[in-house]
Amino acid sequence: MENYEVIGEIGAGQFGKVVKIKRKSDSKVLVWKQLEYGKMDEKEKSQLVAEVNILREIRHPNVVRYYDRIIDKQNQHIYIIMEYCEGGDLAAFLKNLKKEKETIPEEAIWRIFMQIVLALHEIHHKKIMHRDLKPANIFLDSKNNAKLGDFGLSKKLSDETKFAYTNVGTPYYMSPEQIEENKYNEKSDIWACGCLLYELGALSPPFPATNHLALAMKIKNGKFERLSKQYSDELMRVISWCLQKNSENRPSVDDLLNLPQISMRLREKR
Ligand SMILES: CNC(=O)c1c(C)[nH]c(/C=C2\C(=O)Nc3ccc(Cl)cc32)c1C
Repeated sequence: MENYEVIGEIGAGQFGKVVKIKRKSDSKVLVWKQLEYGKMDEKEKSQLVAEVNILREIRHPNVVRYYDRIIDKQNQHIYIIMEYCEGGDLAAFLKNLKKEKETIPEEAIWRIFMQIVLALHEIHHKKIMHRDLKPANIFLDSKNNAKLGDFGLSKKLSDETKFAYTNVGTPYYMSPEQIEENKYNEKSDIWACGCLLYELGALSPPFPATNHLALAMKIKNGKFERLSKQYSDELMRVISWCLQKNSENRPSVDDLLNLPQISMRLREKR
């Protein structure tokens, strides 16, 4: 901890505090996420360690970069040192747009969506599923690049801890198979991608509800309002494809990367 200077708390994540810090060696601004592992059982602790070891290998422009971890046995905390994302989380960004009665131009929606699909492509082929893809777990850097953060940690926590930690908000992006208590699979991340794409246009989730039961019914019913006419039919078609109730009918990450709207932008990036 002495290698870092604390600048200040910038958010309370699902699993602990997010603190802005400065690395003393080169004054680089980073963040650390502080987790209290004292409350985890042996299984969760070993899974968290395994997960952090996976995090260390991922180097991708659309995944929040992991730098280091500090284990403070004294007060049973683990500090995960990660990249600072100046733009904060996408949930706050969307909330602000809604308050200002602004919308995101379709061009920007495709760009954010492409970046998240690229991030999913990276973690899926490392056999990691996100399991908690939502605006609060997507962070924006100084160039407004979207980065997937906080992924996987929740996946390895056992149900009671995960429930305890992640039961803070309404699970708007939960897929039908998750409601049926079926196995979560990569296509559940695709469902969440569809919910994200919808929310970037509507500034609210496709299945708004005030309680879990109403939400479950809306998700199983699978119907959602068309976005405003400022958005194209192509955008609506991709949303509908990702939000297919039967996970087999949803696109794979590769199908999404082959969409003209995405592949065209990928070529521009090169
Ligand atoms: C009001 N909070 C913010 O503006 C904010 C800013 C500028 N950055 C963040 C969060 C992160 C940040 O900057 N880097 C991160 C890496 C991993 C995780 Cl899980 C979160 C972050 C936040 C919540």
